[in-house]
Amino acid sequence: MTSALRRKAAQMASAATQCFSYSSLPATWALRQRGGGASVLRLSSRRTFSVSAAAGFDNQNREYVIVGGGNAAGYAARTFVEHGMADGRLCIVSKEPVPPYERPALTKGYLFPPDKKPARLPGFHTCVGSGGQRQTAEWYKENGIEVLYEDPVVAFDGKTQTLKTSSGKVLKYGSLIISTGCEASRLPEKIGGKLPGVHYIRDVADADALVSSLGSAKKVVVIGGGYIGMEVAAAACGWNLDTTIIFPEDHIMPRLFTPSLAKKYEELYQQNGVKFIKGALIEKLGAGSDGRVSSAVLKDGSVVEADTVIVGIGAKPVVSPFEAVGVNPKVGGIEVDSLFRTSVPGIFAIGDVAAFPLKMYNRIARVEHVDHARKSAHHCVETLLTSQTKAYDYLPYFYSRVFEYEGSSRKVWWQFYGDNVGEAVEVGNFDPKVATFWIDSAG
Ligand SMILES: Cc1cc2nc3c(=O)[nH]c(=O)nc-3n(C[C@H](O)[C@H](O)[C@H](O)COP(=O)(O)OP(=O)(O)OC[C@H]3O[C@@H](n4cnc5c(N)ncnc54)[C@H](O)[C@@H]3O)c2cc1C
Ligand SMILES: NC(=O)c1ccc[n+]([C@@H]2O[C@H](COP(=O)([O-])OP(=O)(O)OC[C@H]3O[C@@H](n4cnc5c(N)ncnc54)[C@H](O)[C@@H]3O)[C@@H](O)[C@H]2O)c1
Ligand SMILES: O=C1O[C@H]([C@@H](O)CO)C(O)=C1O
Repeated sequence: MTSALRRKAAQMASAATQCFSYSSLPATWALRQRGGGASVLRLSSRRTFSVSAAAGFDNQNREYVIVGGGNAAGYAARTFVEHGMADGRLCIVSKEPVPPYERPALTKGYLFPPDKKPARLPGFHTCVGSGGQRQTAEWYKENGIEVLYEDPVVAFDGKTQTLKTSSGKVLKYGSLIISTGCEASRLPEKIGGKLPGVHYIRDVADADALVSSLGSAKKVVVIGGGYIGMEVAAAACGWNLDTTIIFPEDHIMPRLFTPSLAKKYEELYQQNGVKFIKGALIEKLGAGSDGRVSSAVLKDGSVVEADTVIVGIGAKPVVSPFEAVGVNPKVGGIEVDSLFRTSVPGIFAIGDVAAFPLKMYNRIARVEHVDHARKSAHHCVETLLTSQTKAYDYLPYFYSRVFEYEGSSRKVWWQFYGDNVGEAVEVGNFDPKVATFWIDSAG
């Protein structure tokens, strides 16, 4: 075992201890070891940072600009403040009307029924999700950070180092961090993907619209058996709604769970009244006489009634208008090196949108989970502001929490570390815990 692998194994062991000591809940995690262990660092000495054009905010010039006001942006802003480099120097250009918040809350606490203390802003602005300070709009003002709200970047010119926003502002940047995240994949409009009562969840506005539908809903159909599907279906149980999950695969969380693990979770959902329709594709969503969604019609012709439909069929990285910076053809997203530098000097990408070298598995990856959003943001800003040249060496970590609302018969929190490759070994019977280890020593 190389020393790097030994270090990772120690990290895993420590993570395992934490997991079992403070959670009495099921845990899922994996360690994948690549034989030989030689990792390739993709550092390019030709990439240098541009020197900022101007300090302070005048009509056009900004020293540091972050595009996207999401999870990663909030953690990046914190790192700028920690280095005393925010005041009068940092500008965040955001599409949303509120400062960065912990997006995971939207399908968890945010969807608790009204009588079960749902989470609402400003309660979950970054960086509270990792135990940090709650960065409200006042925090940004106090720290001299300019935030342009509801004014997405619509055009980019790398040669002149300028951005144009939807309101027509032209911003010249010294250094640029792209943190535009992902957007929800949608069902085509021609099959009912835009009908009233059909929901997608990516931001607070989406979650508000869903909460409003849930208030008068009776029959809920959830399309997709992934993260959103599992979390929203569990939330709908808290509202005592007739809930059906429909997905094309054989079991829930097909990309992550083993069939055995999925079975345990499916049973838990069934005990809460959730129905499953597996191996099914949607032909179309039907509308009632009021124009709202009234059914999901499956490819085999069967019809499932619904007054509220939540679609969770995956997400796509938001690379526009930055395609020219370099999109990875395999995993999508803006390609960066292990310091989050793109192919264009002075331009960085972090969070969901970044295609980065996942050093321990020696491949380029995108990770669409919050721990990476937080850590990539920190690592990138450290690189930008200090002489750090340490390669990002990330141990993938993600989690979910379901049935958390007060009065639920069982709250479940699962966690996953590493990669789910190799032979799966399951320990425990979900009463109350289960752990799955994926063991892969192939090189
Ligand atoms: C509902 C939901 C629940 C989740 N739950 C979990 C969880 O439990 N655990 C977990 O590990 N991960 C979870 N995730 C994933 C996690 O939230 C993301 O990985 C994280 O938000 C990524 O951070 P980001 O900053 O890269 O992207 P985002 O947080 O999506 O931020 C991107 C921001 O950029 C803005 N933007 C896009 N284009 C432009 C533009 N042109 N100009 C200006 N702004 C722009 C967007 O409006 C958005 O505000 C969840 C995601 C969702 C949607
Ligand atoms: N706990 C978490 O980490 C968490 C929670 C919520 C959301 N998210 C993030 O939000 C994003 C969206 O999550 P998601 O659950 O939509 O994506 P996902 O990729 O986890 O799941 C998509 C699911 O949709 C189904 N599907 C795909 N195409 C379909 C189609 N045409 N018709 C019907 N079903 C189809 C499949 O069952 C698949 O499992 C991802 O980036 C995810 O990482 C993460
Ligand atoms: O990471 C997270 O942040 C929020 C919440 O903890 C903020 O208070 C949430 O629900 C997560 O899963």
